[in-house]
Amino acid sequence: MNSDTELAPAVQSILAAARERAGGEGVVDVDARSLTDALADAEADGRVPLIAEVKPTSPTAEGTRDDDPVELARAMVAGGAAAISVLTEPSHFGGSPEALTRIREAVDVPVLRKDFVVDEDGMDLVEADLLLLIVRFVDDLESLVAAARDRGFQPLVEVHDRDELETALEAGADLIGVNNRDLASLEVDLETVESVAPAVPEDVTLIAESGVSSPADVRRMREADADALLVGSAIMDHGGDSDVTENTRRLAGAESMDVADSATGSAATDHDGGSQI
Ligand SMILES: O=P(O)(O)OC[C@@H](O)[C@@H](O)c1c[nH]c2ccccc12
Repeated sequence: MNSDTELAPAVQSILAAARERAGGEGVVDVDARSLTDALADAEADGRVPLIAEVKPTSPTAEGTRDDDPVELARAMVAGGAAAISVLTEPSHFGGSPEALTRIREAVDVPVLRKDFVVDEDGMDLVEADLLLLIVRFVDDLESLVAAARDRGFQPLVEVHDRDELETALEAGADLIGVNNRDLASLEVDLETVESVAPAVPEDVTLIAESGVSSPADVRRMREADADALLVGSAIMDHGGDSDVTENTRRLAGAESMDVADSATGSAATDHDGGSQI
C-alpha cells in the first residue's frame, strides 16, 4: 500500500476511521445476485448499464440528501439502474450497514457495498452481492479477493492507473472499476478510464467510476469501452431535491435516440463533480 501521506487529508481520515471500526461477528455467507447478468439484462433492454449509488453525502459534497435510503434505491431502480451501490461508511459519507440490508431486501437488483474494507474482518459487517476492494488501500489483494469469494461476494476491484490494473489482474479480479477520481488529489479526470481501458482484457468487466454527470459523459465512457458506469453525485444531487428517478433515467437513456436532452447538460445541476468524493 502507498503511504497515506500522499493522500488527501479527507481520505487519510476516512482510512484511519476504517481501521478502527469493528468487524462483523462470524463469517458471512452470501447468496449473491449476479452483476454480469444484471448488466446484460439492462443492455438487452436498451439501457446503459448503470450502477447508481446511494451516497447521502461525502466529505466535499455541497450538502446532504437525507431521504430514506430505501426510497432512493427504489427510485433509482425505477429509473432503470441495473444495480445499486450503497455507501456503508458512517462518519464521512452518512452511510450505514443497516441501510444496505434494508435496500437489499427492498430491491431485486445486485447491491454493491461501497466502503473502505482493508481486512477480512471488515468484510463480515454486512451481506451484499458485491464488495469493493481498493487496490491502493490493501496490502494483500490476492488473499482479500479470495476471502471475498469464499464468502460469496463478487469482488469489485478498484484501480486508478495501469500499475494498479496489473496488480488487480494478477490477483485474479474479473470485475474491475477504474476510478476517474484520484484519491490523492480528489480531482476527477474522465481521461483516466480512457487511458486504462485499452489494457483491460476482453473477458474482464470494466466499470467506469466517478465524475460522470451528463449523458455526454456516459457516451464518452461507453466509447472508451466501459461495460458499465458507477454514478453517485449526479443522481443524488446533494444539496438539491431533483427527482432521482429522472436523474437516473436520463443517464440510463443516454444511448437511446429518443432522449431529448442527451447532447448537452448535466443530469441534475451543473456542478462539475470535480472536488467531490
Ligand atoms: O459521485 P460520483 O462522482 O458519481 O462517484 C461515484 C463513485 O464512483 C464514488 O463514490 C467512489 C468511487 N470509488 C470510491 C471509493 C470510496 C468512496 C467513494 C467512491
